[in-house]
Amino acid sequence: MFEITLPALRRGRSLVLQPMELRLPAGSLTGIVGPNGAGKSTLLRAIAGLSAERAILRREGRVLDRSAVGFLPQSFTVRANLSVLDCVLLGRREGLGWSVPPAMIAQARDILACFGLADLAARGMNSLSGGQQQRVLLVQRLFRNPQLLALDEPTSARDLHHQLGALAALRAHARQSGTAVIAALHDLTLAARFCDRVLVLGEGRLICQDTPEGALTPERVAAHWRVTPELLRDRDACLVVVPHTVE
Ligand SMILES: Nc1ncnc2c1ncn2[C@@H]1O[C@H](COP(=O)(O)OP(=O)(O)OP(=O)(O)O)[C@@H](O)[C@H]1O
Repeated sequence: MFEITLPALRRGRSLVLQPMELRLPAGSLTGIVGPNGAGKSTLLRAIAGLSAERAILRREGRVLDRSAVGFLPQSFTVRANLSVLDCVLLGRREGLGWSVPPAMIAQARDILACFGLADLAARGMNSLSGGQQQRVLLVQRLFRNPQLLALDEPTSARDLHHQLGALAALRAHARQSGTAVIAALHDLTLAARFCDRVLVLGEGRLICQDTPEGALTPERVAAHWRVTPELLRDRDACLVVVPHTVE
């Protein structure tokens, strides 16, 4: 179990996030959901050690170093025109020397294949679409083998097929590697379907951390997203959140 203790986070004169304690099971996928401005990005950046106020991360009570955490921001710019394979290998740059061990190249190819990117391995990053770049950068972060991985809207640039594929592969990777993955998501149905736990943020407060069914109640969705929700079950009995506009 990972425990994250966050102090109050201020931006300018505003209190953007109240102090909070999060618990993330190892090998699980946790979704952070909340309306625009709720504080999802601020929270993830603090977990990644990118804000002035430091979050304290513990695993089974032992304080973790920042190097244990991976982070994928909401927006990114790809500057160097590396190949996709080289970009993934850079995820383990501390272990790279003048030559790259063949076993490491094989592992990079394997993880690209797991995420449906094997065909792009030789392509230059600058020749890819935004959604393809986002997929490669996620694989690069996973290749680093972080103990905890914070992802800010990792499916925002993807089509429907790749949203489903990414979340299914992320959940499988978390279970197999023991990594605790925490991801900001806007689609409540996707969060309910793929996440083991859901954190609801509202106006800088942690409203709850629970199972998807426990977190995404009609009252809560109505109060924080300001829509009238219809909660259904799909053919796999997963929760589907259909929003109806409030007049
Ligand atoms: N540098 C900053 N200066 C002042 N206010 C900021 C700054 N960064 C964020 N905020 C404010 O903090 C609040 C939380 O922002 P944050 O980006 O964390 O929200 P979010 O939940 O990720 O939103 P979105 O869903 O739109 O990405 C917002 O009200 C935002 O205006």
